Amino acid sequence: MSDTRRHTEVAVGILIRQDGALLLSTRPEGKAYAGYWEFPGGKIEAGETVAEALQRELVEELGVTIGEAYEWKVTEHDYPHALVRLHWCKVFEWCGEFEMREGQQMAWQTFPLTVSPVLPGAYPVLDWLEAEQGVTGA
Ligand SMILES: Nc1nc2c([nH]c(=O)n2[C@H]2C[C@H](O)[C@@H](COP(=O)(O)OP(=O)(O)OP(=O)(O)O)O2)c(=O)[nH]1
Repeated sequence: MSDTRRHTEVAVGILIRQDGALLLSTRPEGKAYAGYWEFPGGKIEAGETVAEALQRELVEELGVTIGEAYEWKVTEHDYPHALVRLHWCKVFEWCGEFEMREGQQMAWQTFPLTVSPVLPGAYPVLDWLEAEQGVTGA
């Protein structure tokens, strides 16, 4: 076989505020692509559903408890460090105060984004979100 790498399954949250702004945060020091902007989330652990993993990650990273996670898209990206399968969920409700528990920065963003660089694995989803906003006028 030419590529025996397994996919790393990742749950990613698109937190959408009432005004349509999306939450992005930076990747902490010590991780691949440290300092790049991304949607919050992380690897799904054995036995977890996508929603469970996302709920756990957002408490760990941001200190917020999310309501329902609506699974929206699945994408893949082949990085030098990992072949990832990204399970993208839209989230409209959460509670708690945002606390950057891993020393990240956060920003609520609308299009065009004012932060960069963004993780390449998020590009397709940003394009879809931007197209949707164009349609809804959000
Ligand atoms: N959270 C997140 N990960 C993304 C996005 N786009 C993208 O390609 N990824 C990739 C980068 C990483 O290879 C992978 C997420 O893994 P991670 O290392 O951040 O996950 P984790 O927080 O569970 O990390 P760890 O410390 O437990 O190893 O998904 C995105 O927008 N958000």
